[in-house]
Amino acid sequence: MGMNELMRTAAAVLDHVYDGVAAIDDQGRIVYVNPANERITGLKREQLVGRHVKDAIPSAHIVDVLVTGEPCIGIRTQVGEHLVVSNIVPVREQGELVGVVSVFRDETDLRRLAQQLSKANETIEHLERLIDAEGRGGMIVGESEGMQKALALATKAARVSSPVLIQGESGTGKEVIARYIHEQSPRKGMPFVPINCAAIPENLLESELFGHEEGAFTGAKKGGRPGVFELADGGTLFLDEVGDMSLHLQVKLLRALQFQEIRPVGGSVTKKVDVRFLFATHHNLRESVAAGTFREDLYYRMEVVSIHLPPLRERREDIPLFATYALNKITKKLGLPPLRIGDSAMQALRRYAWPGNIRELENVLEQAAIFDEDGLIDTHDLPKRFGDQAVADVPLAQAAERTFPTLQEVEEKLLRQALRTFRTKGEAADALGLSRATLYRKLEKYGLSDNDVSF
Ligand SMILES: Nc1ncnc2c1ncn2[C@@H]1O[C@H](COP(=O)(O)OP(=O)(O)OP(=O)(O)O)[C@@H](O)[C@H]1O
Repeated sequence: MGMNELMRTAAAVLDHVYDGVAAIDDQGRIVYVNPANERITGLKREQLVGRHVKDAIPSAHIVDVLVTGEPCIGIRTQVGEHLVVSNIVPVREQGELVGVVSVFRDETDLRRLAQQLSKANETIEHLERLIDAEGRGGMIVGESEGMQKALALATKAARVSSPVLIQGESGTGKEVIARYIHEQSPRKGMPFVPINCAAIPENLLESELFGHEEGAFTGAKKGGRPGVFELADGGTLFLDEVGDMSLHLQVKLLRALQFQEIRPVGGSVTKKVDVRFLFATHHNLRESVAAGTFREDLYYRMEVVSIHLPPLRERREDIPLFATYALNKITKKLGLPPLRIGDSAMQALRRYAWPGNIRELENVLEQAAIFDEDGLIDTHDLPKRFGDQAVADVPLAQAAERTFPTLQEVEEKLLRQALRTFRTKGEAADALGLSRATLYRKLEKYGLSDNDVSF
């Protein structure tokens, strides 16, 4: 049976195959193309059948196979707009080459999907990095009395949905506590929406908070836009630097707090929302009330639960813990090998006044980690201000006292805190930058069981 007869028999089947099929005889003449061929190449069957393949299809591969008798598999060619992948095989009858069959597939859609997938993956990675940077699931480190008090209050506040006012200097961990409350609350899994009221100009803040209707003001988004109250619906709204809010907005906020309803800018109807309010400020709001810059009625509604975060200089005993925890986070983030803080450097860190609080501590450690060369952070790896002058503000007796915990004590404390903060050991291991196996090993080493760490 020659190629023509062969193809006649197969054609009934091949006409229904989704991939393109073309066959040529031993002279290079096209004897068959299926309908899928036309879909992919745009060339009609009548234009092709009977013509020499060289005149009809510019691809050289079919001719190569005819000449060499060797198959060509997985050949990629661009046909117009289509990316085509072909398998071209010789056809033999009793050892004689009688023709060539090419089966090819349009991978344009596949390629588009692959591109979409890789873009989606990039977006996911980007968001994951953002979430990480925002400290999702970050643990609360600190065993000082002030910190333990704050943590105990936060844990209690998480069980109810009353408003909480968190006060403390910049960089003392107000946002970390707010996230902790949300994560421990029944609203976990719903949105946690933070908004910094001091970072947004007054005229935009109103629409950021309450949203706006279409045409509410020049430049307002078509179709309107929801505000953070709506975005946080069912979850938690964290209003940071609420002490900087204008009196005009304080009135609107009070209404939202009292009635759980908002009115978008330019809108005439009110909308119901279900949000849990967390507030933070570095101002002393009592003083702001006395000065007339903050509404008294709003203040009392906000501070149903009041949490005060002491500055780092008032909880120096937390510094070794914070520093060890932060350094671990930093080396992990930068992809550096583990680093240790030497005794003298730890002493210098403990004595320093920390005007920028934990954020400053993190920056100092990040710089030191980048410049360190021997795996041990020493005083000379710290910025100049950690030299002798920084010690001056601490009474001599206190400076001379060597009350540092050993590295092992610090490690044990961090383990206890991680287990207290997280529901599962997996999460605790992640937060500490340890593998699960290492975490288990360390728990065993310190003889820690779940009973040791529960409140
Ligand atoms: N108790 C804590 N345990 C672990 N890390 C903490 C703790 N408190 C603060 N941090 C870290 O310190 C940094 C500053 O914390 P955060 O942003 O919560 O401070 P803040 O008081 O909200 O600051 P600001 O008022 O400037 O917004 C963050 O990187 C956070 O991860």
